[in-house]
Amino acid sequence: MNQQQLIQEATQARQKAYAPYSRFLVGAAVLTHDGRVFHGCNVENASYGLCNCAERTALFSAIAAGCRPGDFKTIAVIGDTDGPIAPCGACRQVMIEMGTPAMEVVLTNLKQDVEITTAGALLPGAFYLDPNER
Ligand SMILES: O=c1ccn([C@H]2C[C@H](O)[C@@H](CO)O2)c(=O)[nH]1
Ligand SMILES: [Zn+2]
Repeated sequence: MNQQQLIQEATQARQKAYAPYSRFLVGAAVLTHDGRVFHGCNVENASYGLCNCAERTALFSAIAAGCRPGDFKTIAVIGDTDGPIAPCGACRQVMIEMGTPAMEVVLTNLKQDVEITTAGALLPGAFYLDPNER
């Protein structure tokens, strides 16, 4: 699965977004080292603080299916932003733990602007425990 294909998966996931409050649809797709793909979309709630982002939905879905931190090679995220979408702080923290700092993060938008970074680069100085010490 190449980067373009993973972005396609994220685009499909975006169509499932439940975002009646913000009307801002986001999709994510996470690729495991052994080639599996898990989808995530944002899921909102009338109690706004409970809204869950696409990135966390994808990673939590993978964890619920049996994946563990360190299993993830790449996550792609897409939203209708001006430039590549910028993950929120909560998702940066979750990406660093589930993805480890090395996980590749592909940020894009409907215009196909693409930024490629890593979970570690998105959260300098993160509170992060080595998987072997957990
Ligand atoms: O990277 C992002 C940024 C925002 N959102 C969601 C949260 C909320 O449902 C909506 C508006 O912020 O977009 C994501 O899912 N991922
Ligand atoms: Zn987020």
